[in-house]
Amino acid sequence: MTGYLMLETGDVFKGDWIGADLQAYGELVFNTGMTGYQEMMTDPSYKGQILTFSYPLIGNYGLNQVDAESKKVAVSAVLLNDVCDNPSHYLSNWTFDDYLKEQGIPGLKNMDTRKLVSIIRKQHTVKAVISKELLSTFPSFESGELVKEVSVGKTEVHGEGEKHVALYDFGYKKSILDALVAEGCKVTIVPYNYSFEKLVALKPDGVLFSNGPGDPMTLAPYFELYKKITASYPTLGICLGHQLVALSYGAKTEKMLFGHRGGNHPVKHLPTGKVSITSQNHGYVVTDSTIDTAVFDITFKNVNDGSLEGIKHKELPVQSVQFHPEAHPGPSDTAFIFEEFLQQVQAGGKKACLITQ
Ligand SMILES: NC(=O)CC[C@H](N)C(=O)O
Repeated sequence: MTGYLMLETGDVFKGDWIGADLQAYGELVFNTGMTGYQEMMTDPSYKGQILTFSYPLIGNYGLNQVDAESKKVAVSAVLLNDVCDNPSHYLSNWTFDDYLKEQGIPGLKNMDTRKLVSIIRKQHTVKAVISKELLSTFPSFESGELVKEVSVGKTEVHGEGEKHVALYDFGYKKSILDALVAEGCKVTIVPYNYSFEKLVALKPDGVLFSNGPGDPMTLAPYFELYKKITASYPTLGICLGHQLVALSYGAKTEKMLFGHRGGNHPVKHLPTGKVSITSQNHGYVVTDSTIDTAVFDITFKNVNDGSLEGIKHKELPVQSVQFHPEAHPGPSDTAFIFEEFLQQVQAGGKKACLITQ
């Protein structure tokens, strides 16, 4: 059955309907990965977005019980060129269409995704709606409180290791939790607004600020809390978590033209000149000229566009990165970021904590 993608720019695209039978809205974004479609769709950072797959064939290895990055699909809808209906993989449980139906997510296939990507690359943010009928006017919609929607309501404990990490959940990917547990950590997942007093009572050795959806400035009421946490515990920030570390210390973020979403983004580690290929998914970036270089060293930059990719506090054990060291999807070349964090947790956790108590 035919369906329509309508953009706020007035462009209308026709495609063939797949997945759930409902209208969906969102900010239009694209990911360039050739594989990893299940991880992308279930990454909570995509909440409120319609995801275009720029790779032309999606679904050929099916969807399974192990690759989801969260319990539910996060994207509002998907746009694809060709969808494979006969997947082949020993772990596969669903075809792409069946998975979308089960998760209540609509999509359009046989789309001109090259054209779509070229539109997204020229616009700052394109809002879009997919519908089975052509709508006479573009509907107005707000994105809502995205982090609140995806963060845990109460704490959860995973793993049994000696080192105890509190994971602030802004919409964490399961692979971040898995990476910490694999390194021998006990992890307590806490809501995004978990108070300092409650955190101290948990007696963690370190804190990780996770990835998450939307504009980091929506969390401005909590910047003071996040700064206090970084001053008290070894801290690692990933993606949204990185933006929050920078913002808490007075830096600014800006909306990128079309963001970085894919599995092949090269970043350069400035102290060594070494380049790593990273997994990325972000539409905002920290403006590098706003970093207080008396307090932070700039550690990583994107090789393609020179944008800021990482900072490290000069004195405190605090580091944050815009890319995804946990990979999934994409390469795990920067897994060393977790090792560095856990060395700091082991070496200085209790000591750093005592400084401020
Ligand atoms: N993956 C993330 O954490 C994304 C961070 C933020 N929502 C952005 O788009 O920039």
